[in-house]
Amino acid sequence: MNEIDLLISARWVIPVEPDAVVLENHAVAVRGRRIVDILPTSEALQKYPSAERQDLPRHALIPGLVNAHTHAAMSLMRGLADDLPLMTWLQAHIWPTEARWVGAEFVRDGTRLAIAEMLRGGTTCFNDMYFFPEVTARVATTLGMRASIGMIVVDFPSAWARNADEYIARGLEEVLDAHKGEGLISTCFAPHAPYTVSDAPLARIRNLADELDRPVHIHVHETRHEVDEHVAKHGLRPLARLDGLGLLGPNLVAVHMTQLEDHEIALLAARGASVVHCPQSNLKLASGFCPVAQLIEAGVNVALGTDGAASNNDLDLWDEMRTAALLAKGVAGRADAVPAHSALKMATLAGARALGLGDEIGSIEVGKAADLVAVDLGRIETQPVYEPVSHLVYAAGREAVSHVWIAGQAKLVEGELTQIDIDEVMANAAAWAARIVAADPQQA
Ligand SMILES: CSC[C@H]1O[C@@H](n2cnc3c(O)ncnc32)[C@H](O)[C@@H]1O
Ligand SMILES: [Zn+2]
Repeated sequence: MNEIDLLISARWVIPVEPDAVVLENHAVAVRGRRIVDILPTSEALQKYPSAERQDLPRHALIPGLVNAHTHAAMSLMRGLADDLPLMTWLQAHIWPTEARWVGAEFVRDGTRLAIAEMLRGGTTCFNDMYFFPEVTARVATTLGMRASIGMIVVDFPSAWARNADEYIARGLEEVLDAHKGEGLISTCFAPHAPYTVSDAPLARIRNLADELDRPVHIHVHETRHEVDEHVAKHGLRPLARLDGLGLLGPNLVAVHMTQLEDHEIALLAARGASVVHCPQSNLKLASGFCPVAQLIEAGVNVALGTDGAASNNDLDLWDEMRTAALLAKGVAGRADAVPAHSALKMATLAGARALGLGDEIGSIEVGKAADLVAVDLGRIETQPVYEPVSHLVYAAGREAVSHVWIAGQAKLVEGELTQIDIDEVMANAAAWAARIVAADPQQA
């Protein structure tokens, strides 16, 4: 059957898998939500003569970017507290602001702003950890954004739950049970960190995650201070404690990992855990350096995340890819550490695999969902083009993203969001900032 819904032809199609392949003048055929064919454009025009077409003559077509660690609603706290180390930032600024302001409306408006920013920049899936996750899931569903929604757990009370048992119960009911279908929402467990979640809830999460085969998304080894305090309190490093609790396995999605000893890298590889590297957040909070090249060489799946816009201060995976590639060279002392294709893979397929979505998204392959992004390489800053993947990582930026599709649906066309009233989203963000500043003028 040669009926398709859309034929996207591009100057370059970069499938990401198999590694390093660049298909020149190829087309991707989409039927419903899925990619059904990838072939030379000349053949595609004969095979699908009456298909609706999107011709991208100067563009690279890549898989949608996967942001493997976000706190989407924190976009409303962008620029609220800068130039501070992690614990001062959290304890003196972010947690008090969250305690006062975070509710369902805050999460709704912050998540809308975050999704608008992410879609505009070619991110088609995000892995979120934040209060009121059912609201995040609802906003993502309404806007047609793919998301992995974290069932958060912390030992301290919030407007969402009073204690760890209540966090787990609400997560199971309002996130897991509510999103078991075939839609764009997947779910994971999201205990905040080894220093905010005690053994009993972590052990329960391990059992539930094993039983339900869900990822466990957690901040780990973010700073040296975290590791030192943990050793003083528990007599062992955080990763060793997680291992003792049975959490160190293929479902673990360990975010940050700036403090790693060689034996810990080998352990992560042996257990099949994933790491999410957040280079810009780690640099801005002066948290440390994740040994990305060593991890990848050991066989660990390393994905990329921005963290929240309050610590980054954007949700731009292009910036993150370039920073990851450059920083890895500095950390490893080798210019061939994390070459361009590896950085692109971290931002796509590795993210998908970390979230348990490796069979569904992350590469342009027949049978996968049509989560696709077109990048205009015909702009001044990407001339001339010797090697498109090099430009994607080292020269292009999110402004070059022209088209975005999620599950075959157009979300961005010629740089314009199709489904989001951006004036309304920005007015709501400004209103929240005005409220927060009026209550505490020192925030201004
Ligand atoms: C329980 S909801 C998530 C929780 O995490 C906080 N947070 C945001 N960024 C970071 C980070 O880099 N390290 C640790 N915790 C972070 C956020 O403010 C929420 O309270
Ligand atoms: Zn985080």
